[in-house]
Amino acid sequence: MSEAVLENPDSMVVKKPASYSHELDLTELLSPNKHDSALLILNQKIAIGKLFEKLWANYQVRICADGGANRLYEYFSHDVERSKFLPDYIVGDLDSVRDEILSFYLERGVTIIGQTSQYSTDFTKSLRLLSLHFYHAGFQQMVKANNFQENYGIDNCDGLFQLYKMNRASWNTRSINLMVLNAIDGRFDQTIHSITQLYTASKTDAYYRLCYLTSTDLIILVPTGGTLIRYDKQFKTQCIRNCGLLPLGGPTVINSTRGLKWDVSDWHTSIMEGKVSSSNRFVGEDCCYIDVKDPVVLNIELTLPKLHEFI
Ligand SMILES: Nc1ncnc2c1ncn2[C@@H]1O[C@H](COP(=O)(O)OP(=O)(O)OP(=O)(O)O)[C@@H](O)[C@H]1O
Ligand SMILES: Cc1ncc(C[n+]2csc(CCO)c2C)c(N)n1
Repeated sequence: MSEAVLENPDSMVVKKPASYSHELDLTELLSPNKHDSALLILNQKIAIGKLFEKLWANYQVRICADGGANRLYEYFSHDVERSKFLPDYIVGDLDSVRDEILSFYLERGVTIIGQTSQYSTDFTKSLRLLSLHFYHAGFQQMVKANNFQENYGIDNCDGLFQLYKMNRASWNTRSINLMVLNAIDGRFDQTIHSITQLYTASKTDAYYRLCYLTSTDLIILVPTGGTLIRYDKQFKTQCIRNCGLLPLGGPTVINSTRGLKWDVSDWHTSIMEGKVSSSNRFVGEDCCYIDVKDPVVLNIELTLPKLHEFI
């Protein structure tokens, strides 16, 4: 087959393919209704306004990576409000979270786990902790039981990683919707690290349905094979704008897409060659199909003020 681009009308019905390897529902990513889900806050200002409080309510476990706890605290003006939004965990080397903020959350029973290792980021430490929380039988119990022990009996350098490494082979995993705030923008090395996390987690912790929300975009990894992305018709017209299919893991081939304004087939894509599908759009009424040879990053521009009505 030779490579082709097809320009579609602004709206079209996309027939679901007879079979596909993966399925994603955009509204479910944003409102998993607490079931097997987590919200992770990284260390940048929470810049999504009141939507934050709605999101908070939609996730089962909430966790702050180190200085992310400052940002949660600073989002509110009064302790009465802060006390209603207590995270389940704060984790990291704890060099960024302010002492008085740490005390505030400590006094209110938040589990605070120190991990001083300088060989992984607080973002990665958070992912390890969430894996242990969801899959390691006895982890939650151990934290409760060891409440008065130094660091809950967890080695304070890299105990979480050790526990994760030792036990993960035996885990019986199920999918976890994991929404991360503040992974993108700000420091460029951290932003790129967040991109590497999308790729590495898809290999080592494939149970995460990992997505990043910024003040402009929802960002996910489209895995190898065919992926059906579903969404509500109204959600599409009101909230979704541009999108990009970004080969950030290296040159690859987009085998085919259906439901984009510019659908492609057998399309080679490469940053080095300046060939990337940016400023594309979803035109499928309620779904879009993307089949890629290797995982690519998909950003979906969202009109945040409208999101309130759908999640
Ligand atoms: N300026 C920034 N821009 C983007 N992301 C950031 C920025 N600062 C922190 N992060 C994210 O928030 C997480 C927690 O950051 P924090 O500043 O508390 O820790 P740190 O010790 O400085 O960072 P690291 O994770 O590298 O140890 C980081 O792991 C990273 O994912
Ligand atoms: C090759 C290499 N580059 C950078 C770091 C530094 N580093 C990576 S993650 C991290 C944690 C920060 O809290 C730090 C300091 C390293 N260890 N190895």
